[in-house]
Amino acid sequence: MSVLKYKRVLIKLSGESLCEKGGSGIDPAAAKLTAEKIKEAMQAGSDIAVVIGGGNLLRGAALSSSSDMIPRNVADYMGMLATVINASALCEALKSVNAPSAVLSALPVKALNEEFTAAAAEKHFEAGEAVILAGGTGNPFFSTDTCAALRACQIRAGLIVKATKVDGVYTEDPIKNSEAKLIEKISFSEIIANDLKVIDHTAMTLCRENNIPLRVLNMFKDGNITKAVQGESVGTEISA
Ligand SMILES: Nc1ncnc2c1ncn2[C@@H]1O[C@H](COP(=O)(O)OP(=O)(O)O)[C@@H](O)[C@H]1O
Ligand SMILES: O=c1ccn([C@@H]2O[C@H](COP(=O)(O)OP(=O)(O)O)[C@@H](O)[C@H]2O)c(=O)[nH]1
Repeated sequence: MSVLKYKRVLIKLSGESLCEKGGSGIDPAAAKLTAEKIKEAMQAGSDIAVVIGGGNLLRGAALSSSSDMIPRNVADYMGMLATVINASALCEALKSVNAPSAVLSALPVKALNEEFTAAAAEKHFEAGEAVILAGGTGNPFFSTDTCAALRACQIRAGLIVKATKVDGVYTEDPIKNSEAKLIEKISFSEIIANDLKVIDHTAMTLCRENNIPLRVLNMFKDGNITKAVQGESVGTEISA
């Protein structure tokens, strides 16, 4: 049997992994495709945790800035609840492809999930389940990227994979500038110093302090997530 590069990997999945490309809401077919990718990554042998975003349903900053009605504090709780909805969708999608999983939430909903603790996560890893982490950090003014960094520290993950809509970190936003160049390897400090927006800078600081490497890759390309979990170079590596 081959030796695992990482005993445990945390995958940060964009909320948009659960809807049609460029769309919103939850599309069962898209959720199933994403579940197949997580199942494939689980079969590579590492323990898999998934932090799911909520951007397909609601982003707090965008909602609160669109009018004076909903303050950011409330809008962010709404965003965190969106991740709880997504976690249930992902859990059911994993069930439909025969991949066992459990949802642990920072904002627990009794009928659907358990409260997140590192010890509860450990119990589910031991049972061979993917652990879906819902509700973000449980605090407004944070993002699910920062939640991924925080939870990776708590569960002692050896790698974070940010599975997103672009191929990795570019010199500039590739959606806005088609001339932007893909970067193969970059440090946490360079992401912050160059103000690259692909990932939240609070997450970068936490990863740097705790020396947890990260890979940013395109979630729509088959095999990408599994390759990263197996330690292959795909997308962009962010490290110290
Ligand atoms: N330097 C950059 N490199 C790559 N993507 C960037 C960069 N700057 C901005 N982006 C944008 O960041 C987006 C990913 O961040 P975000 O929308 O928060 O993703 P997610 O929903 O996966 O958390 C990409 O779709 C891209 O348009
Ligand atoms: O710890 C957290 C994580 C998330 N959110 C809220 O939940 C929304 C959805 O998360 P995110 O935007 O990170 O989702 P993604 O872009 O990854 O789909 C955010 O916009 C925030 O409003 C929050 O307040 N605290």
